[in-house]
Amino acid sequence: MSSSDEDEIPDLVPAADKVPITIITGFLGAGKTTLLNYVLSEQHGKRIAVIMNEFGDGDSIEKSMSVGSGGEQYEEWLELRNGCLCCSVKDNGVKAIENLMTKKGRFDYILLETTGLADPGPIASIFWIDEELCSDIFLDGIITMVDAKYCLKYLSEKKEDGSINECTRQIALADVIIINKTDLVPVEELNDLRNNIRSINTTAKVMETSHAKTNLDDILDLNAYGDLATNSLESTFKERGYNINDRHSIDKSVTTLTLELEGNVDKEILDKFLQTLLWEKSILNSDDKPIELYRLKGVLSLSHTDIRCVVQAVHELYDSHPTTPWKPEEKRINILVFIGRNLDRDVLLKHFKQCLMDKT
Ligand SMILES: Nc1nc2c(ncn2[C@@H]2O[C@H](COP(=O)(O)OP(=O)(O)OP(=O)(O)O)[C@@H](O)[C@H]2O)c(=O)[nH]1
Ligand SMILES: [Zn+2]
Repeated sequence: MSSSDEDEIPDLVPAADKVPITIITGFLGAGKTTLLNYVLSEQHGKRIAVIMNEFGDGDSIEKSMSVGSGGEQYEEWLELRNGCLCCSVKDNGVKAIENLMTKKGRFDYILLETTGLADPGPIASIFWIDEELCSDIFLDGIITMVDAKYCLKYLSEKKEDGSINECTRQIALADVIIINKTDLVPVEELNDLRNNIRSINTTAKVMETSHAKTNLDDILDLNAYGDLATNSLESTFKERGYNINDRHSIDKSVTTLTLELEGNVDKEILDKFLQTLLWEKSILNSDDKPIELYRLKGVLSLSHTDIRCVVQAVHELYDSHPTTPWKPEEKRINILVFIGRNLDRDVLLKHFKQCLMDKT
């Protein structure tokens, strides 16, 4: 990537003084607020600022913020300027974070609850493009909570315009998926739901809870977009295997596809490939439908360097950065994981192969 390109895309690698933020998304009533209250009441030694979304979408001009520290809590209201351009462009939650940052030093972690109907993609994307915001905070991960009782129903809902329903999108984007309200469903239903979720997103960590009681180590400090992502990505792939095509799914159209190639990748050709895929959206599958991507993750061996490169994309935004060195005896395996719709293995593999330096 040229240096001018690098100027345009803010770095996602967290610096020591940045505050991590975790986005909590999930369908209406799934248990997001219950999770936040649970986190606030737990002893975790962190001062966590929690931005709740109690009043639904859009027009609320205040957000409640609670900071929990060692079991103690205090709450305040963050005033959101109403009607200004940035509010209509940005999510209110992001505005709340900006206001929150004026109180920097009083907390060391932020949890943001999004509205149940929101597509978390645009909100997550803000942390990639808003340089001012990025200098203070970094996106640690996206948690999606699902309601064990109603999720299958939400997943199967068809949108009139043929687009993917919100529940599926939220699952596609997640780094962690919490299946909540397990107390309300029999074990067979839970198994069915788990399989469906897995068929959409193979790479996310899936947990099951009742009343959102979870181990905080599983949801905070994931660094899902940063340096550590390399190890967790690779071990995730190894643990879960690649072949998900045989699994049953309600909405077959959104799936995870993993490609693996040995060799060294030419970064310029790869950038072009990803731009065509993510920005121009002009790569078609064998049915002539455009391949739609919600999420991309990858570990790459680039030519001319012995340092691994991690690629991440949320919707149209993508970023790559060097991580850890390849060991001399290690096979240089490039992995790309696509989560989206109309994915076509042969087409994507053909493009991916063209990125290899030493094609045979
Ligand atoms: N039975 C049962 N009820 C739960 C569980 N978790 C949460 N609830 C209840 O479900 C309801 C909705 O929970 P919330 O935490 O408000 O859900 P939310 O996702 O924040 O809801 P919205 O903000 O409206 O989208 C509340 O009445 C909770 O007490 C659970 O594991 N089991
Ligand atoms: Zn809520």
